[in-house]
Amino acid sequence: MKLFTTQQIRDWDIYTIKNEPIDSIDLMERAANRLTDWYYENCERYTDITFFCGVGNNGGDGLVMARLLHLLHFNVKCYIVHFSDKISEDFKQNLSRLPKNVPCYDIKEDSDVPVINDETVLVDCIFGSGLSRPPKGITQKTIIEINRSNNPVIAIDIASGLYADHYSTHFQTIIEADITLTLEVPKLAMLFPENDKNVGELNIIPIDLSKKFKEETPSNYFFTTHKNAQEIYRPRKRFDHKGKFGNLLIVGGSKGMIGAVQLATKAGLRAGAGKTTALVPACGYEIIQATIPEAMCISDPSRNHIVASTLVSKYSAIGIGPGIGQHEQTQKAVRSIIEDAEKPIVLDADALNMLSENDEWWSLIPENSILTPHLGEFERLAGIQFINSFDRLEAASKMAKEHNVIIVLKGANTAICLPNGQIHFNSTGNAGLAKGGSGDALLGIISSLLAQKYKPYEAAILGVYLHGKAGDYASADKGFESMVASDVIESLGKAFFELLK
Ligand SMILES: NC(=O)C1=CN([C@@H]2O[C@H](COP(=O)(O)OP(=O)(O)OC[C@H]3O[C@@H](n4cnc5c(N)ncnc54)[C@H](O)[C@@H]3O)[C@@H](O)[C@H]2O)[C@H](O)CC1
Ligand SMILES: [K+]
Repeated sequence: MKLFTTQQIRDWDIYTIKNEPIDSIDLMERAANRLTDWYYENCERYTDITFFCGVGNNGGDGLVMARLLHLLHFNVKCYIVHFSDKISEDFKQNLSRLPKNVPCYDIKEDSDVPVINDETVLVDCIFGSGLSRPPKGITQKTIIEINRSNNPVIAIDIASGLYADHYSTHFQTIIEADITLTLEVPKLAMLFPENDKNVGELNIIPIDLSKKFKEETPSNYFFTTHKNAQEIYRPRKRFDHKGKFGNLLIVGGSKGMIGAVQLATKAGLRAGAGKTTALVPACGYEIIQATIPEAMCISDPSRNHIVASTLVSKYSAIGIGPGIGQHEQTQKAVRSIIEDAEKPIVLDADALNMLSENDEWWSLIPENSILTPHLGEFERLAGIQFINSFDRLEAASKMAKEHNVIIVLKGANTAICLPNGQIHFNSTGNAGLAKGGSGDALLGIISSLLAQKYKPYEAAILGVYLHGKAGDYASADKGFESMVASDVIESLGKAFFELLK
């Protein structure tokens, strides 16, 4: 799914009105109908609803919803936050359409801001994508009061006060929503961890804006949906044989960290590689052989850490880094594997930390290789600590372009930065994945897909999607706290299976 800036969304709106064609007031009616349907399907038992409407089109959406929910016999009331004398035409019309028996109060001065102490759902439609500066005066006061109350808050399109396309610093004056119902596509800011408390649970409400505009308007931002993952996925055919699914090598492990390479190897197998081999220090040899009978194992001459490289040309993909440590001799071995590799490889964990300390390695990395740093590893690679996610993402994208590699910036909504400037945000996964071993599983999955001849960008996007999806299955089964990386790997089958649906 392509993501757009607020300016592009405004243009999309105008284009749809002109070309569908549809009147702007009818488009608002359609949007509010979809929002109302969502509320009815998901929150039917919450019968008391208070709308806080601004005087722009976001407020207009709220007035239509209030009317529709009133007709469905919900107990609705509205507050109008008069933040400006410039009132949108569609807002005015919908205010006049609001049934007279819906209580409606004006907020024009500080003393009009209500103290919220009744049990009611609060619907935030003060500002939408039209926000141009931090809220002040009565708007600020209303937002602070909504946040102070412990009532459930649903934000329409975007939490009021949150900038959609750039970093917001006025933290006190942004709605903290429990649920965001965003129209048509997520907005960039919703995908960043610092805005989590403002966004809450994100739901996308399609309102059928022009398909043609979407296809023809360029954007570098994407959100990987189930359908996108299905488009990449290639189901196996009946007569396929193991030779077709590649020969994967996982390089990792050191004394005390054999578990990491074990997880990556298991994940590589579960993600479908035809043959999977682990290269581990001698102390890991028996562990791998005894616990993963399906995998082959090469023992390094050294007992506790890897010191020797191997003949890399016979493997269709190599994943390097899980539990590998940073021993000087290991660094030499890793360098020589990277240097010998002729196809894209996957680098994680200490392999990335070694790269941070050896700038000259960049020129050795095969183009389109995949680097999977978490935020700390990325900051070490970039040599900078970032204050906000926008700057961090921009730096990751720049790094991907500059070095012709794919950077998988791990976190909630993992961002996959491609050398062509595209950034793909993942849509699956949960906080249960924030745990040791999770990254090892991801390295195994991505390398495995690469071994199966998925293109590097496909392996990264699909791998991250499947990892998250498997994590969702694991959490449903074991819970966020209790799920471990082995559960994620066990659940991979279900994640693949779902792609067939
Ligand atoms: N294309 C769609 O997705 C559709 C969106 N709809 C809804 O419309 C809003 C966007 O409406 P818009 O009128 O452009 O913006 P707002 O409602 O956010 O109002 C902004 C209004 O306020 C002024 N302003 C901005 N910041 C401040 C401030 N801090 N203080 C005071 N005033 C401010 C600004 O100049 C504007 O005049 C979108 O989010 C959807 O909810 C349609 O209904 C359906 C199609
Ligand atoms: K809003």
